[in-house]
Formats: sequence, structure tokens, C-alpha cells
Amino acid sequence: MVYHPLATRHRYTKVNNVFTKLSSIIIFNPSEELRNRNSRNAQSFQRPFNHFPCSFKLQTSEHEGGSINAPSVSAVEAAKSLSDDNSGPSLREAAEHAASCHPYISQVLMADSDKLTYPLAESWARLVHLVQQKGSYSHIVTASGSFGKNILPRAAALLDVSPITDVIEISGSHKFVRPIYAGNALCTVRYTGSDPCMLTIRSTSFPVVPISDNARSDAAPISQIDLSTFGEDAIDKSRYIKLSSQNSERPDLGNARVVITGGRALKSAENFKMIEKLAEKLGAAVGATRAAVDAGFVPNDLQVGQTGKIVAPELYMAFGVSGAIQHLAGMRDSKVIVAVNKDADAPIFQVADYGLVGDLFEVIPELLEKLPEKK
Ligand SMILES: Cc1cc2nc3c(=O)[nH]c(=O)nc-3n(C[C@H](O)[C@H](O)[C@H](O)COP(=O)(O)OP(=O)(O)OC[C@H]3O[C@@H](n4cnc5c(N)ncnc54)[C@H](O)[C@@H]3O)c2cc1C
Repeated sequence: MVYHPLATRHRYTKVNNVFTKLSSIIIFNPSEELRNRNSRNAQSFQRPFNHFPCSFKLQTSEHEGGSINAPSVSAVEAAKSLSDDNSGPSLREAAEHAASCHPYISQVLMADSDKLTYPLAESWARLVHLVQQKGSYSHIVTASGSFGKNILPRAAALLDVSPITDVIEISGSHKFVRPIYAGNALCTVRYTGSDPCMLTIRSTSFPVVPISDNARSDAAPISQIDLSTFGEDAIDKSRYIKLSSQNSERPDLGNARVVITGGRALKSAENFKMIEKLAEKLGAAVGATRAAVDAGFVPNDLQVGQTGKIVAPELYMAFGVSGAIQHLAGMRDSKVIVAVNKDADAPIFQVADYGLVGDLFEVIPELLEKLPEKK
């Protein structure tokens, strides 16, 4: 199956202009070593994404700390300082960290401009477009997070190529596997378009290698992109109004080792606090079904599923979740799934490793009582 370019344009016009997270796309030049290896053996692209050197997503907190700690390490170009007031560690620090965090990074491109102070998808897509015009990269890859999914189709439309989204396996330099029908079928896609081949990668499908395992002693060169050569209005088409984000001490839902999810059965935002308490005790992230989000129990950035976040933690605990396919699409790759539901026929039990038929209003208080306090 190959995407028709029209699909790109369609997607482009439908993308919402919503910023859920400050992120940076990083684009880089495959090193000489990798180029040689790939020309000897195209199968080398089967290596996990964290060894697949095309791009990566830089997350807010990591950038704010002046260092890069993303699961997918391969990169690139730290194109933007993400802090609201620019008082945090500098873009230069982030670029320096990118330059030394992985042996496959052969170049870091840094875009420093007040036009890029805020993570506007339009500006970023334009930047990717402009960088590609100068660099002629064969592949541009980003993690399948909200921001990557916001930018990549836009950049692809500007470059007149069709992006391939949610890749879970790389079978060749132009052959990829991606889920369809809410994860119920896998589709092998061959990209036959012109360069660049643009991908969003489902990072839960690739192992995370700690940055320290990849650290290098000789940093890759950092080049500053001369944005003035791109023209006055090249990246000036949208306006930043405000950013709303949740400050939480809990682990990020997308990367958490343990996720505790509540469904519609919780009945109210007040009752949902039981899920939050349990998550606190277990050092877990909180997730929710769409029904729980739609009912207003929790904000929609906690939604797990086809139209929410894709998670694959070590442990996923679902309380009062029926297990609709749209929900399973977001969590079925979890290592161990525990489900508590009072209906023994609930579909969630078909994917659960451990199931308890019971009333969550009895089970959760008992768990809270028996679990030790978090130190
Ligand atoms: C296009 C589309 C996209 C969607 N995307 C998503 C998505 O991303 N994520 C998502 O989650 N959904 C998504 N949905 C919605 C999905 O189809 C389901 O409606 C939703 O997941 C149901 O949520 P739920 O399990 O909380 O609620 P319900 O289906 O109502 O299930 C509640 C469950 O709780 C159990 N229960 C009730 N009381 C108790 C109790 N006291 N103790 C224990 N168990 C109890 C019931 O037996 C039942 O199984 C999408 C739907 C569509 C059409």
C-alpha cells in the first residue's frame, strides 16, 4: 500500500493547530559509517529506531534541563529553545548535548531565531521544509507524539511527499510496517515516492537505550542555520497566543513504566481521585478511557487509545475499563496487563494477563490500604 500524495494534502488541511507539548524535531545527516553500512546491507534499517539515524524528538523538560534524554536517540538538529521566557539553559547547551549523545549523529543543525521561540507547527514545518531544501536528506523521522504528528504532515505537504505515520517496524530503507484498523491489522508499506521519505515512529515499538550507553567522547559538529537566507516571511505565518500545560510530579504517560487507568465506571472526577492515589503509591502515570475523559473526570491529555496516547509500560492496570478496540489500540503492547471489571465477559479480559472480576469501589480501597506508603 502506498499513500497517494492527495492523502498528504488532505491530512495537512485537517491537522489541528493544538500544542500539547513543547518539542523540537531534530534532523541530521547520517554519518559516513552508517551510509556505508546501509549501502552494504539495506537490512541494517531493521535495527531499532534508536539506532536509526534520521531525526528525533526533543521533549520540553529535557530541553529545559539543557540536556537530551529522549528514548529515540539518533539525531540531528536542535532547532529550538523551548522555554517560555528563554531564561533556562540555552539552545546551545541542548545542541551540545545532542552533538555528544549518540555515535551516529554526524551533524547537529541549530536554528536560533525569535521566530522560533514558540513551538508553532507551521513554523516548524516550514523550518523542516527549508532545511530539506538545503540538505537533501533521504529520510526525516520523528516520534509519533502529538507535536511530531502535527509537524510532519505539514512539512510533507510543503515538500509534496506522502508521510508514513505510526511506523512500528523498519524492514528496509523504504519498507515499513504500521498498524491499521485501530491496531487490529498490520500493513506493510513500501515508500515509492521521491526523497525525503518522511516517517513518524511509534517509539513504544522500539527499545529505549539510555543515553549514557551511547555517549561519545568526540562531539559532532554544530552548525547554525542561517535563517536570513530563507527570506523575511519564510517562517512567519502563524502567531503564538498561549501555552497551557499541566505541571505534574507524576511520570509522563507516554514513557511511564507503570500506568493506572480508570474508565467510565469511576462515575465522577471525585471518585477518579482513587486512581490518582493508587498511581501515587505505585509511582505510576494516570491514564483514562475516552469515556472517562468525555465525562469530564480528567483532562484529555490522559486519554489512552486510538485517539489518545499510545503506551507500552511494564505494567498497565485498568479499572472499570471495558476494553473497546479503540482503547486497546493504545495499550495492547503493555508488557503485563491487569484488569479489574465487574463484568466477567468484558473484552479487556481477552488481553489481560491478570484479571479480577470485582467491584473497583471495593478493590481499589483495599489495594490502597494494603500497599505501603511511597517513600
Ligand atoms: C473514532 C473513535 C475513537 C475512539 N478513541 C478512543 C480512545 O482513544 N480511547 C478510548 O479509551 N476510547 C476511545 N473510543 C471510545 C471507545 O469506543 C469506548 O467507548 C471507550 O473506550 C469506553 O470507555 P470505558 O471502558 O471507560 O467505558 P465503558 O465501555 O462504558 O465500560 C465501562 C466498564 O466498566 C465496568 N464497570 C462498571 N462498573 C464497575 C465497577 N463498579 N467495578 C468494576 N467495573 C465496573 C463495566 O462492566 C464496563 O466494562 C473511541 C471511539 C471512537 C468511535
